[in-house]
Amino acid sequence: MTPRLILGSASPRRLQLLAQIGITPDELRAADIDETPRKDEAPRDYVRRIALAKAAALGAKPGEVLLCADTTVALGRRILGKPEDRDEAARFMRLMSGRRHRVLTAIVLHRDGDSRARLVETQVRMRPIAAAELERYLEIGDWQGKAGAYAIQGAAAAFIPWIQGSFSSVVGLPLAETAAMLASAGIFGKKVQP
Ligand SMILES: Cc1cn([C@H]2C[C@H](O)[C@@H](COP(=O)(O)OP(=O)(O)OP(=O)(O)O)O2)c(=O)[nH]c1=O
Repeated sequence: MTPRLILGSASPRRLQLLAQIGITPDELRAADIDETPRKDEAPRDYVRRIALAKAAALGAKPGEVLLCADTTVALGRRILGKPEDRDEAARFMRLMSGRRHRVLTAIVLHRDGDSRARLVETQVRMRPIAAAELERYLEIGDWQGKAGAYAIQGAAAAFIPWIQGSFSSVVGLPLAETAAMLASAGIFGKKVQP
């Protein structure tokens, strides 16, 4: 029997990304966990720990497969999470302006008390952003609820001439890796009609 797929996320983007590969979760559950980084925690360790914590907080019942993810922006060893307010969003954008950063997404598949995690890293370059452009960008409000204060699928695309890695991972769920993990658990996308 095909297991029930639970998407452990409140992010509308993760649901849309799954739909893009023909997968509709049977149920949505959202984990409310403390996402504060530990002192001196490396970004890769952080994103993996948070995705695992989301899965542990929700848990999966027998016959269920639970998918959780976490996305964060890493500037060197610095973690840029979701900004608290507009001022913090401005600070993050100024830090990334004219530089490369990494976007890390950890995905976790939890089943029968066992968790498997995978980490996907994508490099993103932002061109230098002028002060007036930044003001206009902050007005749009796209920064809210987004790691690093931007959405590559939104207005910030105007600042991003280059990425290396997985676009869907930057948006919140690396689709090739997610599809492979789900397939190993017996969950496949719908057949595309010819
Ligand atoms: C960098 C970047 C992040 N994001 C989003 C993806 C995630 O929703 C969010 C990072 O926060 P997350 O903590 O990964 O996810 P979430 O709180 O939105 O949802 P949940 O924990 O319930 O799964 O930033 C974009 O949409 N586009 C981008 O380009």
